[in-house]
Amino acid sequence: MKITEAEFIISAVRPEQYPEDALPEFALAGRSNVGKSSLINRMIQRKNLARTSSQPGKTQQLNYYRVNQKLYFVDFPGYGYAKVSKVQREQFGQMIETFLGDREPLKMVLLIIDIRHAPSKDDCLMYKWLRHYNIPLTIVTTKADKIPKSQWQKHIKMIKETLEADPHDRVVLFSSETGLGRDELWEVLLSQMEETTENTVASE
Ligand SMILES: Nc1nc2c(ncn2[C@@H]2O[C@H](COP(=O)(O)OP(=O)(O)OP(=O)(O)O)[C@@H](O)[C@H]2O)c(=O)[nH]1
Repeated sequence: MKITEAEFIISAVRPEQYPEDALPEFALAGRSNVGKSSLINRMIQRKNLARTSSQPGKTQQLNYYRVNQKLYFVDFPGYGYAKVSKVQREQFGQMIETFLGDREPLKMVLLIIDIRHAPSKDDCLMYKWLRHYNIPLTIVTTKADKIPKSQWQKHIKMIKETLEADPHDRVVLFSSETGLGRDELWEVLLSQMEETTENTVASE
């Protein structure tokens, strides 16, 4: 995918702030520090458009990035950050759940998991929400460069088992460091856009 334009649009804290142009949206969910910003930067070939930080938990809003005037990446707040209060955590949970339940342009959620670690309780909850709302999902196991290639499949199996994932769920191996998985993930996103457009046309 050739990137001609990539732009940060808004950090939205309320639904009224979400874009209204109905471009397809791809959301990224995952625990704090899993590498969501780095993944967005790698996908759009910009070093630093999405903020990456070694200080986890900074992202507390829905951050919208528009690519090629064609689609949005929506970066969810990283969950599981210890310093967030219980009330804040509940507010984030509600915001995300409302978004997943109501957001018409949402085409798919990318569930980002660190390939080295078992999914957390929050990852498992997110997975269940996505299934509950019948939202297409792709599991992206990132930081693949941090373990030897010989261990990738073993870790993916462990991750799918912990999530109690459907055997048909797609898993994309990714590394923001090396670019592994970038082309494959773009293919997944673009074909999802085509598929949903065809369905819309067919149902009209
Ligand atoms: N080796 C390696 N490091 C990575 C990779 N992806 C992210 N990192 C590092 O992991 C740390 C966290 O990455 P971020 O992209 O800021 O993570 P985030 O999920 O956006 O974090 P929050 O803002 O807390 O939600 C940074 O130090 C990144 O450089 C990867 O694929 N490989």
